[in-house]
Amino acid sequence: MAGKYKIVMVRHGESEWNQKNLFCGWFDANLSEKGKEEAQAAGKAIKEAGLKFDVAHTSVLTRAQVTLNSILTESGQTGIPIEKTWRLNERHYGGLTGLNKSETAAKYGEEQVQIWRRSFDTPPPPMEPDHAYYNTIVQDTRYANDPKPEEFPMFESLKLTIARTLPYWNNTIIPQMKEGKKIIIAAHGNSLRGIVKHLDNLSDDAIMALNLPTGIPFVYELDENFKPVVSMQFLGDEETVRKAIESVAAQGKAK
Ligand SMILES: O=C(O)[C@@H](COP(=O)(O)O)OP(=O)(O)O
Repeated sequence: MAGKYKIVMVRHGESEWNQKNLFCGWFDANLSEKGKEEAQAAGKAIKEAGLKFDVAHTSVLTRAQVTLNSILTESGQTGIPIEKTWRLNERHYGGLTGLNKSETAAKYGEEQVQIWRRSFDTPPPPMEPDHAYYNTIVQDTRYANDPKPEEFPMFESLKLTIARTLPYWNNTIIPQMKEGKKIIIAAHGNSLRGIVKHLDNLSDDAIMALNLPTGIPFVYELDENFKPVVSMQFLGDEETVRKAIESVAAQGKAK
């Protein structure tokens, strides 16, 4: 059964910090060369699937925006409006930002890193003012007006990430879909995991097992109540998607 609404989502292509296996969060890493290629391939896949959009949504972080631009260029639809919001940002990785995931696993144990990366409501330690990237993030002019100082996170669990992403889904994305607009969202591993948890009504335990690959778009078809009729249909062959997911999961191994 085809859904009434169709929406495409994509995690950005591999970033330079994904490549170095560093916790990134709100640090504004660029795409790696591989990430740029993934973004182009994502655009080609969207073109081949014949997917057209009226509006695009992305975070205020470069890696998501560059991925989106590349997708729109490759699929010949650069003219559409692009709406940017901090609410689609990656989760804020707090004091872990900039640390190597494998080294952190060697130091604190793989189990602790898995909890920090994937648990629903255990947050990472906060980013303190003496953290190497505190000023870079807090004083970044892209946050001059939004989020409000009282909303500005110093760390986020998935639960906290969902609490600021879901209002954007409900108040901006859904009304646009109701108007008949076809939408693509280019965002991040964890902001998208939050949306997926909500759409598929995944339990707090089930969401722990979900890892999103970089640069492979996926489609949801939704019924009139915005419940999935088709869930997370990747535009890529099964084997490639499986390997990409496994490699994200393995980033927290001590080596
Ligand atoms: O912040 C980061 O390090 C990654 C996700 O990391 P994990 O939760 O998978 O460790 O975010 P993204 O590359 O999607 O922006």
